[in-house]
Amino acid sequence: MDIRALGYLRLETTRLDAWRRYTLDILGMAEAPGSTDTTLLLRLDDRAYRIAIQAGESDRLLAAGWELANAGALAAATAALEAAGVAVETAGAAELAERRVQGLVHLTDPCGNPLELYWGQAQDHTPLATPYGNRFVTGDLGLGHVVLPVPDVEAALDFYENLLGFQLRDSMKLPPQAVPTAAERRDFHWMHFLGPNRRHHSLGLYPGALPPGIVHFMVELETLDDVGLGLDRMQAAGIPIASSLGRHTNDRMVSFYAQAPGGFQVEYGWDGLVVDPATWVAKEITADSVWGHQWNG
Ligand SMILES: Cc1ccc(O)c(O)c1CC[C@@H]1C(=O)CC[C@]2(C)C(=O)CC[C@@H]12
Ligand SMILES: [Fe+2]
Repeated sequence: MDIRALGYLRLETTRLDAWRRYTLDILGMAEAPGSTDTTLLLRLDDRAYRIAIQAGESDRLLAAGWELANAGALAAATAALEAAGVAVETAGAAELAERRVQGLVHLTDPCGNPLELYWGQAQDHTPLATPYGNRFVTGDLGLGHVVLPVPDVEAALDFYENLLGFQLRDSMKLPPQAVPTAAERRDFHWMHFLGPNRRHHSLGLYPGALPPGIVHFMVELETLDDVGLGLDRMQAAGIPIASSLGRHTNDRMVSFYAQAPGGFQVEYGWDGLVVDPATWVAKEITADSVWGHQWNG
């Protein structure tokens, strides 16, 4: 299946005002045309939007949107999903217009996580005015990465590797205390990192349950100062820092994690590894970070 990138995220929130301040004033994203009082659209680059946050009854992931190259690629993906017995729902004209894409199907992964496969997202050709002059690293690498809760991690890994065609980049053993919601007690639980493109990982699979349906999403900044200035803004706003600044072992990213409105986290990073999928070899990492990343709580 020819998935190219993590294209967008859709979230539901009970606190849209908090998300508005968080994304615009702290993360340094730009409000996109079409944004309303009930759905906040955020621009990070030349796409019409990369994150859509809609007011609702709960705080949860509504969809991780994965981008394909064109209509033929989406048709082939849909056929492969149906052949594998995955229920696929094709979007109608109203939904395509709302998403600003030319083709889209809905599905869920084996753990019930909501996914959308799409092609042909609208671009915004007006200059991007981020509030602090910060720039996000996107392009072929996509929006960033998302970590999804997958209580049945073996089924999820099989689905993303063998059906969606993501490449396994590496895996890490988590101790039981790091996975209090695991489906069964084990000596350790594998966490996996995968990607459909040269970004080290666009997807993390966390082997437990989490009510919002998302563990964290990561956006990558062009400079270390962008990240440091973002950390200063978090602290000035009194946002709890979930993990201090550190550098990951696998994608070498320097990042911190902050609590987001709604029970999950945002990772704000710089200097992520770009890999060559043709020569990549899957590995086990035995530490999450080279330095830093002190988790609070
Ligand atoms: C280990 C790691 C490598 C690259 C990343 O982008 C990344 O987010 C992580 C950390 C993953 C992970 C998490 O998401 C939730 C809390 C976890 C399970 C821990 O307790 C250690 C690693 C953490
Ligand atoms: Fe991450």
